[in-house]
Amino acid sequence: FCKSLMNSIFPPELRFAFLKLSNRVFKLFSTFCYFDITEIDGVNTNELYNAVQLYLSSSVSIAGNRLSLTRAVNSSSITFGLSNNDSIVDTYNSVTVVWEHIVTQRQTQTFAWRPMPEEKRGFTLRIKKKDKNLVLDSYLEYIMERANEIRRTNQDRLLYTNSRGGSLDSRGLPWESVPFKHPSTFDTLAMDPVKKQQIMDDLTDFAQCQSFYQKTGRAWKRGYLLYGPPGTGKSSMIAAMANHLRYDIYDLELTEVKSNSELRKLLMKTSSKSIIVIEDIDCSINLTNRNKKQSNETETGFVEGSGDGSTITLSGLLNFTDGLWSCCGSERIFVFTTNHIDKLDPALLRSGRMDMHVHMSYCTFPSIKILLRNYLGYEEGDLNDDVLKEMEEVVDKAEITPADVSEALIKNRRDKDRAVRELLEDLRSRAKRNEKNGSLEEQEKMALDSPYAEANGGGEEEEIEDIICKSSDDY
Ligand SMILES: Nc1ncnc2c1ncn2[C@@H]1O[C@H](COP(=O)(O)OP(=O)(O)OP(=O)(O)O)[C@@H](O)[C@H]1O
Ligand SMILES: [Mg+2]
Repeated sequence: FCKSLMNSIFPPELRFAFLKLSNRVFKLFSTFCYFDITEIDGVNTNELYNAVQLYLSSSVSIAGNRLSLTRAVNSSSITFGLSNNDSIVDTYNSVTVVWEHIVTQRQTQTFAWRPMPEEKRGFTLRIKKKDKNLVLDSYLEYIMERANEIRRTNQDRLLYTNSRGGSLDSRGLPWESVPFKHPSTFDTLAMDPVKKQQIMDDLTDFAQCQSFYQKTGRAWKRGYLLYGPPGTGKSSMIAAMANHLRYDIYDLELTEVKSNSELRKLLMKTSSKSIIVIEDIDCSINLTNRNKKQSNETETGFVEGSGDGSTITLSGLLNFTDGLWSCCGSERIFVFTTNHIDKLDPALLRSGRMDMHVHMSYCTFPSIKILLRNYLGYEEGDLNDDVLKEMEEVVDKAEITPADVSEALIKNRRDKDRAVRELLEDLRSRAKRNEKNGSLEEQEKMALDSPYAEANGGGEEEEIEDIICKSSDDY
């Protein structure tokens, strides 16, 4: 009616001007203001659009009559969405806002840098003018946070690796990912229960105490060093940590990293709420004394590499975990593992870098009981007291890894009595052997100290170090 009235009153050349004017008058007297959040901002994807979509999915599922349903790649759950041109009311801090999902057809383009979707999608947020500051101050921030939370709980977590070397994928990322489905949890992990509880509390504390880190001026990150013989559960512990906190894992293959700057770039492309893992850190690069490396750097003008074209250094690694760049994201955990803690530079071990040193030891009596429960379903009272007593007596002397116990139990899991009998025999014979030859640690030490070992390995390292020092002196 208004339109036909306007057409009959105004000549065509004045109509546009009148429309513009009436729009302005309307805006002046309207108590609302509007925010448009389009799916694509210029040529880039608008992160806020995705966040709003996810955020609304949690309230839409209850309120909406007509919903769109999606299931993303790598996701085990279905998300609800607002249908085209539908709206929903949301309340935040007692302020009511209205979200509308607007979908229109995109005009066909003759030329585009990249193909655009056929539909132009966006959300419009309607809010009272007096509440405008609330949106700008905290509502949008809150939406981003909630969306991240929803994404994390809906989506399977990912295991990233940099095994492609320095090359980037089609989205410019140096990491490749697969869904992370490792079943290890703190419940299945065989270790001293007190130590286990300490680690779990430490992790929970870390995840919940953002304000503490803010208040004390510390970057919101924590380092764990897991050390111990092979097969004692270091990798299983990392999986259990990730499952406990629901974090992604970045498994950093240090030997694939060519330089310190590449290491920094990898770090920059990790997301928050993640665990960054370097396994077998003593074997990854030549982490010798930092001062020696630095003197090489200053005197020669470049960093002495390890001979295979890689120029990554200990100080590069230290900066990675602790320098200014290490806090370019937040809520991150660094986990390093090693079989030989004594080979690591003390600079790497200091608090602030590696806050917690966790010794993954050979099986103790409590950990054997956990494995018997996990693999055979035996609870505390199910086993014969004499068997338990003997196990308790010999297990420490036997120095058996949880991996070996697991294997023995898996092998005979259909015949539980046999499984326990064979395990006990194995424990006895290992204990007897160790009593005769000394503990495994002592045996290993003796093997390394022997003249044969010197010639084949132990001495070689020192020789190479000597050569590096000499050559830098020559310079
Ligand atoms: N503490 C443990 N609790 C439960 N299972 C364990 C434990 N330790 C080892 N295992 C079992 O042994 C297998 C190997 O363990 P894992 O890979 O975690 O050892 P690791 O300490 O990382 O060894 P490596 O030093 O060789 O990398 C696991 O798949 C798991 O089944
Ligand atoms: Mg491992």
